[in-house]
Amino acid sequence: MPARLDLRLYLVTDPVGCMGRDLAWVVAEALAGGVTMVQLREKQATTREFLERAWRIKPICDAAGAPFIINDRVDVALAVGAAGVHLGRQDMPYADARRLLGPRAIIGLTVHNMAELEEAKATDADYFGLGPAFPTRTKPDAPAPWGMDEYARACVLAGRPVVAIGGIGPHNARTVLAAGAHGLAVSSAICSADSPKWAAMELAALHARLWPS
Ligand SMILES: Cc1ncc(COP(=O)(O)OP(=O)(O)O)c(N)n1
Ligand SMILES: Cc1ncsc1CCOP(=O)(O)O
Ligand SMILES: [Mg+2]
Repeated sequence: MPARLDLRLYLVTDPVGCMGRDLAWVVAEALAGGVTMVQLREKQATTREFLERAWRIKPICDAAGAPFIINDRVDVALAVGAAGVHLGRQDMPYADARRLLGPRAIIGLTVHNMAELEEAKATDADYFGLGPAFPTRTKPDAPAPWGMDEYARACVLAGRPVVAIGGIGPHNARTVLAAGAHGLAVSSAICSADSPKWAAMELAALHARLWPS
């Protein structure tokens, strides 16, 4: 049975953000702290390195019952049998990815503004990554952050689960959740934390307070 979409606390990995620590250790700690979904994001890796890392991280996610998502690369997702992909504006178009991955795969799309939201809504993508919510150093090519009023409108108009991404940490997680985001997608606040486990626990607790299950 494939792992189901659970956006509450979505770890987006960053090998630089791990600051020399083993990615598998960071992911395992984050999952132990309450991360519900993991995206392997490798912007510098060769295809072979990306695959090697995916083969290492996938069993850790499988053991925790957390969907394992691949950033950008449908071929890598297919090769390792990942739960799905996250696609942005430069990546494979949604319809092609859906055809290749099939109806059960989780496919997420990036949404930067209202115009992109309208386009994305024409698909049956499983979720939208709405960002950047705040300034971020992890993605230097990201556009300017959303304003929170428009962000709140976008969460309503999306008509499906939305995960907030970009500069999210314990100091501002409440703001995006109060605006209507269903989940928190987090990179540096977990990958670079002294304890990825404690960082995840803090964010998971914040989420639980605003979206009690
Ligand atoms: C959950 C989530 N949301 C947005 C993004 C950004 O994707 P993209 O715009 O394709 O940029 P890169 O991550 O590929 O640099 C994401 N990865 N995850
Ligand atoms: C991949 C991505 N897309 C928009 S912002 C971002 C980076 C998020 O990283 P951080 O949580 O460290 O700001
Ligand atoms: Mg991308």
